[in-house]
Amino acid sequence: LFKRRRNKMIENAGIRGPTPLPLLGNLLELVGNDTASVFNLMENLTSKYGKVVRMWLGGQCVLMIRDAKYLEDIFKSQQLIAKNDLYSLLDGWLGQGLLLSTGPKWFSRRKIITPTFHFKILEEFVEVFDQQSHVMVKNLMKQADGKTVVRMFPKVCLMALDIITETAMGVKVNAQEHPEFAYAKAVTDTSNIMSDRFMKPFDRFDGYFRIFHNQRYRHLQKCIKIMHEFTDKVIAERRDALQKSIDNGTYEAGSSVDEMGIKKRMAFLDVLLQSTVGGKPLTNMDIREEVDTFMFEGHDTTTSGICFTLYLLSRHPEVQQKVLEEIHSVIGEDKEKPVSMKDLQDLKYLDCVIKESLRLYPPVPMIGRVTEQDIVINGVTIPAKTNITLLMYAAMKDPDYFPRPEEFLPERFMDTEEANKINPFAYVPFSAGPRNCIGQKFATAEMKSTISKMVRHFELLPLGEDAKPVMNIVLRSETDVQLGLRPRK
Ligand code: HEM
Repeated sequence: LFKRRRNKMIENAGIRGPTPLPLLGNLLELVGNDTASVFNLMENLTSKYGKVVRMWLGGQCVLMIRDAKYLEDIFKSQQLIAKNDLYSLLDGWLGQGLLLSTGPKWFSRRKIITPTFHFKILEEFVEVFDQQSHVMVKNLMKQADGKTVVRMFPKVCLMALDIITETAMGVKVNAQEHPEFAYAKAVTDTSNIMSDRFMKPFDRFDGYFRIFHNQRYRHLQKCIKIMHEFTDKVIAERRDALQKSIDNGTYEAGSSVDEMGIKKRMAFLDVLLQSTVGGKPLTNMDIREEVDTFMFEGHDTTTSGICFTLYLLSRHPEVQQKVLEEIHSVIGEDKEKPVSMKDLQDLKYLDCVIKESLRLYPPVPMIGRVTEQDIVINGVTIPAKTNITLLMYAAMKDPDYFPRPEEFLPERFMDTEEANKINPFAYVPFSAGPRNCIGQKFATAEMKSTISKMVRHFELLPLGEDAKPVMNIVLRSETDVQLGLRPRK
């Protein structure tokens, strides 16, 4: 009865989809698809049934949406903030941190975490971006002969991991120099296993995964244990240091000092240690959930964004030249000069390049929500317990909003009338509304810093195979991101 009511409501809303079979629904539509072909599947379904498609996956009703008008209502909604079942895969590692939590818990956490990304705090991180991208450039020099095909994902991933560990926890793990270090390896292995499971419907069930992939299951549990123990240890040490500074009178709200009482850069973790909810400080467990969430959200996503931007620059030398000229005029020609936040803000053309890259290759290509009660979206009523998949990858290539959607045209974001016309709900790489990406400014600064560093040191060459986007939890490429490097004089 419930299913029939739901079907009726969706039909009344004018939403169509393939005819479901008894019990199976439209599961057969998914058979034979993999992480690469999933984008074609979405494209085919939406061109056949419209920008909103209804699917039945067994007994579960799913709406796949690429229509900016629907996206606007969903993103703006204060009611439609609960994540769907798919996210529960991440539960073992992230607990109920900001990404996964909902309701009052999410609301209170979001409120205290927002100031963590204050401009003053981000400004201090620019030095970390600069130092870690310097290590990457130094390591890449060995392959920069203008002929070797370099695979960028693993290199950028370790750099992004170094950056997020230092900024989120205030500790250096030197993953670029020691990728075998247990914590760094546990983070990369966990991200890889999770991504893999995400795309294999049966593997998503813990029971199934435990029985049929027992070795991987045990490895995942071991990695999660390593990560939790590491985060716990860092939190305990930094709480101790904070307490000591209070005891010996060197404490100053909003600052962090080492054992000698010397002021040092605040990590996100230090800000959380000094935060309170209803007058009470956060427990170590509360802080661990949030730090782990930053660790997950804050390195794979930026890796993807940086890699695809470098790839596009290598394939568009005229754009790369303009980026280089802008860097010379804003930062100067001295390749070793450290950059400031002001420099990064002044790289306006690079900003457009990154925006256009995130449009073509959004690191988070889809997100999921679930309706907790009947809800009106774009003038139609969507029933409770409907899974919603927001197809950002497809929405950002909608020709109704982006003329010549498949082309790499950074100019479309320049401060012109055309750019001002871009519908903010059609361009959503960082999501939008109350549950948007809290790390957007951090991510943009990190990408600008590391990409400009690469362009200052290397000419990026169009070597190797083309990128083939695949849907893992974040967007990756089946062929990695391949390019060549030639040191600049
Ligand atoms: C290019 C890089 C990034 C992209 C494209 C990106 C994109 C996104 C998107 C689309 C969401 C919404 C996810 C959803 O609703 O399920 C999100 C949420 C989030 N992001 Fe990012 N992100 C990036 C980098 C970062 C960084 C560097 C951090 C932290 C340092 C971060 C922390 C978060 C957190 C904590 C959330 C959950 C926010 C909430 O639900 O209140 N992200 N991000």
